[in-house]
Amino acid sequence: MSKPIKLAILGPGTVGTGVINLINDNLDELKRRSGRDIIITEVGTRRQRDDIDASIVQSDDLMAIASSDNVDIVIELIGGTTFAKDLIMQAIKNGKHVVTANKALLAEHGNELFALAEAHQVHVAYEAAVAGGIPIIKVMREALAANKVEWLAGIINGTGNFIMSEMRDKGRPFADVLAEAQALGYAEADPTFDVEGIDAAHKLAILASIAFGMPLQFDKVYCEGITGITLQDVNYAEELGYRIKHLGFAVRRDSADSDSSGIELRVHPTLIPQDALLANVNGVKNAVLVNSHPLGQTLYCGDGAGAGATASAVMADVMDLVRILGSDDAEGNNSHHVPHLAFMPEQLSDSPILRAEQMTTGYYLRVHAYDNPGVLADITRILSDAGINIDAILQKPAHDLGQVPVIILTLPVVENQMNLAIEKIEQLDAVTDKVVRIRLDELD
Ligand SMILES: NC(=O)C1=CN([C@@H]2O[C@H](COP(=O)(O)OP(=O)(O)OC[C@H]3O[C@@H](n4cnc5c(N)ncnc54)[C@H](O)[C@@H]3O)[C@@H](O)[C@H]2O)C=CC1
Ligand SMILES: N[C@@H](CC=O)C(=O)O
Ligand code: NA
Repeated sequence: MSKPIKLAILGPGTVGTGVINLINDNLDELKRRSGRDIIITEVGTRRQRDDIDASIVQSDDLMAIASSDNVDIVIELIGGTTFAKDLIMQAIKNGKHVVTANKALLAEHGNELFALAEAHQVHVAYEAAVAGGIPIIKVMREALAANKVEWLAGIINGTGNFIMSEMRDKGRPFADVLAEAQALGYAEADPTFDVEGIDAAHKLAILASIAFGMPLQFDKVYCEGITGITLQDVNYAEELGYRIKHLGFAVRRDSADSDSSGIELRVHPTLIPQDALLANVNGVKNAVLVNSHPLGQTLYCGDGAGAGATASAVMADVMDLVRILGSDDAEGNNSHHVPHLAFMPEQLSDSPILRAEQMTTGYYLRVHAYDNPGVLADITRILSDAGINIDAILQKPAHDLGQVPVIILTLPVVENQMNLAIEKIEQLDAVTDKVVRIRLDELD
């Protein structure tokens, strides 16, 4: 009988406790699937927990656990990008495989950590880092391994989707829903990561790397969050047959014009058609739509945050590693394992990442103007002079001050062109406020 696989859990918080519970609940399933006993030997925690089995060693010396002889796989669940990085490096240098849910750390330091892991013949597994319980890393790296990814679009922050769904469907205030997301264990330790789009940008950087085979480049992701979205825009969008979702996009642009060839990496609120499947993914659910050749569009959906969903992804990685540890290959040799970033490390591409001004999307514009004769004609003339095609216009009745909100939907346009047109619209005497713009995508 093979020896048991010994796990260390660093940080028994929402996800760590979820992992402990999952192992207790599904112990037989894990053993029947892996052929090994899987046991937690050590837990790294700031304070002793009396709800953890007495056979498990609890310690506040997480560095010692990361190199303990009594551990085969280190599961890092403390979060953050400093101490967590030191712990993972310590584990790698001591020949331990690592499982982490830490997208912030991977997005910022993944290139270095994966290189170190390769040098030490161990693996850093990270299914839980993107879209919680959805097995999207496995899908992208393994199931789609024969495809060329053209683009992907995803709802990849559960907290943000939960907030926007509750606000739209129940009219609940932003702050109340965020507090509930925190109580449910969905939000990051610093929830501005969720609502300002940073968490989604971390995840998008990871998804884009494994989609296109390029190093992690979090610093080049264009990032907007959900804090600027008003109920007014949500309602106008619905009137026009669209829904606003916070989405991450990774898009390959191949064009004869080298200035607009490259990869778009962006997260932002987006109008999408109400009948698109992604538009109907609500609450804490995430979904990733991948368009690849020759497969076409495939959609992956499930809970993107929370203890159970995230623990499922953590343990899926553990099960993969258990199989490596049990293979005929030398124990711990990962040379036949799927590459960290899905492509062979020496084959990663240096495709340029496009700057925001070079990116192409449709737009929703809300212009506030005095209802003077000719103002609508002036606005549409500026757009058409800039080569921007209008798809729909909605003019609302004037409110108290005699101003009319004019809503315009455009076909895709390079952002730089749109910036120039908006500048001109804002200079019109009749236009009273800054133009509100939200990107729009038909997802086709
Ligand atoms: N909560 C969720 O739904 C998801 C979380 N994640 C990621 O999983 C990781 C953990 O998240 P949560 O469990 O939600 O966080 P949490 O805040 O509930 O748990 C973190 C645990 O680590 C402990 N900890 C933090 N720093 C420590 C230190 N220096 N020494 C000892 N213990 C320390 C905390 O006391 C706490 O018990 C983060 O990287 C997060 O981004 C990923 C996917 C989903
Ligand atoms: N805070 C994150 C947790 C999962 O990654 C989210 O809400 O999606
Ligand atoms: Na996942």
